Amino acid sequence: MRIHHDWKALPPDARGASVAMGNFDGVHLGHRSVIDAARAACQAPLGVITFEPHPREFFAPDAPAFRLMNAESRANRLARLGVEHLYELPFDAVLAGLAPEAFAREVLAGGLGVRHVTVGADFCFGRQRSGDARMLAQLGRDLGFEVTVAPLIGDGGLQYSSTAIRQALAQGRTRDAERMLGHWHRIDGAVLHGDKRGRDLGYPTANMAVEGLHLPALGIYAVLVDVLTGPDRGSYKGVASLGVRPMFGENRPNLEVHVFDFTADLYGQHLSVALVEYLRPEARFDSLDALVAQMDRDSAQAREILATR
Ligand SMILES: Cc1cc2nc3c(=O)[nH]c(=O)nc-3n(C[C@H](O)[C@H](O)[C@H](O)COP(=O)(O)O)c2cc1C
Ligand SMILES: Nc1ncnc2c1ncn2[C@@H]1O[C@H](COP(=O)(O)OP(=O)(O)OP(=O)(O)O)[C@@H](O)[C@H]1O
Repeated sequence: MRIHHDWKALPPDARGASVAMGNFDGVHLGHRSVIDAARAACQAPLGVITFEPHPREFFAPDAPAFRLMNAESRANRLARLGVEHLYELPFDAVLAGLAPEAFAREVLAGGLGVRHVTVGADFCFGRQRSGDARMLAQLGRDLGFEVTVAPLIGDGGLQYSSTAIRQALAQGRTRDAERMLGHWHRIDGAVLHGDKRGRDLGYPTANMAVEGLHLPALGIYAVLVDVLTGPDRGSYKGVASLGVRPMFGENRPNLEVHVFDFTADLYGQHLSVALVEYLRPEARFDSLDALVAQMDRDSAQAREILATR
């Protein structure tokens, strides 16, 4: 998959794609159906148009982090779906200020020379979200590209959306999030150095930053861990604490992963951690022994939950 960071001066072979358009945060099942429709629409190379930063980050830079994944994880997931061109359009004041007609003419028809555009039925675009899917279809007829409006999908009355997935995760409903995503919610990143306390407790942990990402319910989770780099590459099971460690003062939230039956060094390696089941909130115990006894129970519970995976 090739990633294009602008819509101007694209090489000729990056033009003329059949594209799906939107933010695609989480790459959930609704997003996948739009991408599948773009793939089926015509013989052209498959593309995705998305925006970076996320438009909400541009308009409200101080609002709490809400993204389910960073741009890199989104790109990796889209590549695995067979997307050939990812157009990560820089979302700035110029792009935000384009009226729907100007966006369609300058970016879609002019810059990208799209052959076909697929969006979901609720898609809005252009200055102040004033353009909708019907307007896009009309603009396509005027400007010479085809438009497919994909029906919104969901299950049991619940429409799949990034917003619904964020809500489920914030309430610890990992399995509901999984049903909408079509995969476990994952936190990806490099292993950083922590306070090295875990080792003394008998629970060494690989620590990962969660800055810039939506925070699922703070607490302890049964997790599946993919080690993506280094000599110990592979899939493992474990238990993780997502939170501020109230036993040890005021801390920024992070993710601390204890991989079962694993003793090697993971510093600097890249992990992808799937939150499978929420076990309990973080707590402050009277002693370290009490914390360790609880960690033993957490591990036993996580092993049982993950036994069939
Ligand atoms: C299974 C598990 C359960 C945990 N539960 C708690 C908890 O309830 N309260 C808390 O303050 N920290 C909890 N922690 C976090 C530990 O305090 C933390 O991993 C330990 O301090 C090591 O930190 P370090 O890697 O920064 O050295 C838990 C960690 C794990 C792996
Ligand atoms: N459940 C769904 N079924 C079909 N298409 C969808 C669904 N959800 C989103 N889409 C479409 O997928 C593309 C990307 O979606 P986008 O990320 O903009 O929306 P979203 O998932 O609804 O996010 P949010 O909840 O933040 O609005 C858009 O074209 C959108 O209309």
